[in-house]
Amino acid sequence: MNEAEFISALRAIATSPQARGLADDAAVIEFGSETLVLTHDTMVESVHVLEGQDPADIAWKLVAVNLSDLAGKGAEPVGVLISHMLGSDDHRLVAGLKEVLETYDVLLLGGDTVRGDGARAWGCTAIGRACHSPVPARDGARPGDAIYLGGRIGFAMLGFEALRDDTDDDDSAYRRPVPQLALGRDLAPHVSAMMDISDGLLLDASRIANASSVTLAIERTLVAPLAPEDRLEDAMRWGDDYVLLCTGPAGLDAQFPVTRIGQVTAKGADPVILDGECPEGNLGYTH
Ligand SMILES: Nc1ncnc2c1ncn2[C@@H]1O[C@H](COP(=O)(O)OP(=O)(O)O)[C@@H](O)[C@H]1O
Ligand SMILES: Cc1ncc(C[n+]2csc(CCOP(=O)(O)OP(=O)(O)O)c2C)c(N)n1
Ligand SMILES: [Mg+2]
Repeated sequence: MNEAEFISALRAIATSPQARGLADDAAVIEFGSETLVLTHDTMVESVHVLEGQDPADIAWKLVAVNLSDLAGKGAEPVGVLISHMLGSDDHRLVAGLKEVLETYDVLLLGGDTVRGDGARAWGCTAIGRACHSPVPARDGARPGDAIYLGGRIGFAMLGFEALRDDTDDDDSAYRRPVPQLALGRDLAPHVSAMMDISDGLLLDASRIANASSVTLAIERTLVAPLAPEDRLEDAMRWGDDYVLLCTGPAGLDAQFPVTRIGQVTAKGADPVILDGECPEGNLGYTH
């Protein structure tokens, strides 16, 4: 089974509305007067981070990618639970964790620690509080909506290449992604659909399209200024960007720091079209 097939099989179990059909960034649970937003992501050595990377950067990325899912729902983080496999330089993991939690004012609530053989893996559950109701989902995009991107793409890819090849180029976008928490909270009341991009713009756009039963028509000339020169095609597919992708009324780009990259159209043959055609090759990263 691949990732998509496995998640499909789980859908038969996760039937509560709070699970949002396992087709969203997070679960949403109304609890007393609050709405809780819950998400979990795992990172694996050699899959998500390079072997031998500073554990302080691993801790940062682990928490940041989970906070990015909360950002996609316009939620404010409350706390996290972390799992860790003991290795070398564990004190650096603690230092990185302290840094990211202090930066985003998030509580460490608990977690788990184990020792094991083989590639190491780290898990994080993040708990947030919704700041706007309804909590933006992936299924609200409608024909006529504009498509917006909340930041640049393809720079984690460059950072990965710099770190892997040990060059002097900037690797911070790969090592230390920045969750767009404030932007997500600002956008939440105005968007029809929103998520964060982790697996690549085109693949994650197809997830909004499929959830909403529409097609997302993206234009290269609008995306190009947000991507590294000469790497646009890779930048739209590599992933690890952790910027917000949303749909909504025209003019959001005048109110917020987002860039319009296309238009939602009625559902066509393909979930995503690029300059009017079905994009070639893989749309993004899949396990
Ligand atoms: N092992 C699992 N058990 C339960 N739910 C899962 C599992 N793996 C993925 N999901 C759910 O499937 C959906 C898609 O997951 P994913 O693509 O990882 O989302 P994201 O990119 O926002 O992290 C989410 O609702 C997630 O909670
Ligand atoms: C060493 C290494 N190789 C390749 C990549 C590229 N990569 C691996 S996983 C991934 C996407 C995000 O991971 P996933 O587990 O799908 O996160 P989620 O969508 O659940 O948030 C990307 C871009 C990487 N980050 N690090
Ligand atoms: Mg995930």
